[in-house]
Amino acid sequence: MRSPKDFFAPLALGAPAPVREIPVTPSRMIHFFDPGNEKMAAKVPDLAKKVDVLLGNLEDAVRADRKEAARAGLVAIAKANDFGKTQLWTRVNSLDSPWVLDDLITLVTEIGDKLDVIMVPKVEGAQDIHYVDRLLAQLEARAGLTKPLLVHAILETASGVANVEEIAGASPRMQGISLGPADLAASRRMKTTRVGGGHPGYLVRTDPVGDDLTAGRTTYQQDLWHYTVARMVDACAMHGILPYYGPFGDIRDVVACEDQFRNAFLLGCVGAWSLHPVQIGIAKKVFSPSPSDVAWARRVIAEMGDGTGAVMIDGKMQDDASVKQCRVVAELADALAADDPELAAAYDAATKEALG
Ligand SMILES: CCC(=O)SCCNC(=O)CCNC(=O)[C@H](O)C(C)(C)COP(=O)(O)OP(=O)(O)OC[C@H]1O[C@@H](n2cnc3c(N)ncnc32)[C@H](O)[C@@H]1OP(=O)(O)O
Ligand SMILES: O=CC(=O)O
Ligand SMILES: [Mg+2]
Repeated sequence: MRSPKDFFAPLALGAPAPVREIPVTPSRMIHFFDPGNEKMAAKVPDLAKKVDVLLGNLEDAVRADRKEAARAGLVAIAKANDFGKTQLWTRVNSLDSPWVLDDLITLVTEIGDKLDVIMVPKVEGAQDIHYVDRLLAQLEARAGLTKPLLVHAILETASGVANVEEIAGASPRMQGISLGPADLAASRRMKTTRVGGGHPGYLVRTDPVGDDLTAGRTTYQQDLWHYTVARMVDACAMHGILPYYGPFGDIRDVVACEDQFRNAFLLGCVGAWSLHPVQIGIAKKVFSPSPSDVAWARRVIAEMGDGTGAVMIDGKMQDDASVKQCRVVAELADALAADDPELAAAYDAATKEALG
C-alpha cells in the first residue's frame, strides 16, 4: 500500500497530477451504447443532448468478433463529435480478457482528451485498480494528456463486494462504483436468471391466522440488492466518490425499472445505467429530486436559520440532522437546475407555493 503522503503523486513521469476532489457533475443516467453498432452510433449525437453521460461499451453485450469494431467505432465517434457538457465514458473489457490492453492503449492514445471516465468491469480488489492506475499514468504521459482520466469500478464479483471499501479508496482516480447485479448474481451463485430487479420467490409472508397455513397470508417481494447497494453507498461516501445502480434488463417493464432506480436513489445513489432509450427519461425523473421534496427541503432550511436548534414544521420536528438531509436534496436540486431551466422553474414554482 502506498504511503498516504504519496497518494496524490502522479504514477508516471509526465502524467497529469491526480484530482483531489471528484467533480460532481450530473450523472443521473449512464447511457450504454455499442459504438460498433451503426444504428446505435447514428443516434448518439441526438442522445447526447438528452443524457448526462454517454458510455461507449466495449465489454459484455458486444460480441467477441465485434470487439475491434466497437473500439474503432468509439474512437471515430469521439473524434467526430463535441458532446459539450455531456460526459463521454467507456467500459473496457475485463482485466483478464484478451482485449483490455488494446482497449486502454488505443483509447487513451487516440481519444484520451475526450474521455472523462473509464469503467472497469469485474473488479475484485484494490490490486485491479492499482494496475489500471499505473498503466493509465504511463499512457497519459506518453499521450501528453493534461487532465487525468478517472476510473469507475463495477461491483459485480463476490470478492469485489467483500473488498468494496478498499476498491473505493484505491486511487485518487476513483470516480465511483456501479452495482452490476447480473455478473454479481453469477459470481455469488445466486439462483436468479435476470439482469437486476426483484424476484417473486424472494419474499416474506405474514403469519398464519389459526391453523390454515395457506389462506389470507400476504407476501411481500423483497429487494435482492438492498445489502449490496447499501454497502456500496457507504464505501463510496466514506471515500468521497459516487455510487450508482447499474443495469435493469427488463426493458419493457418501465414500472419496475423506476422502482429499482428509486430504491437506489433513496439509499444514496446518484444515477443508474440506461440500456435502451426508454430508460433515459426514467433515470432523469428518478434521480432528479421531486419539486415537492425540493420545496420542503428549502422550507426547512429557511425556517432553521443557522441550522441549529429544533423547530416544528407541519407537526414534524426538525433539527441539525434533518436540515443536513434537506441540504443534500436542495444542493442536488440547485446543481441539476443550473443546467436545466425547466427543472429550475418546476423547483421554483413548488418552493413559492410551499413558502407562501
Ligand atoms: C447485463 C449486464 C450488462 O453488462 S448491461 C450493459 C450491457 N448491455 C448493453 O449495453 C445493452 C445496450 N442495449 C441494447 O443492446 C439494446 O437496447 C437491446 C436491449 C438489445 C434492445 O435493442 P433493440 O431490440 O434494437 O431495441 P428496439 O428495437 O426497441 O430499439 C429501437 C431503436 O433504438 C436503438 N437502440 C436500442 N438501444 C439503444 C441504445 N442503448 N442506444 C442507442 N440506440 C439504441 C435501436 O438500434 C433501434 O434503432 P432503429 O429504430 O432500428 O434505428
Ligand atoms: O455489468 C453489469 C452486470 O450487471 O453484470
Ligand atoms: Mg457485468
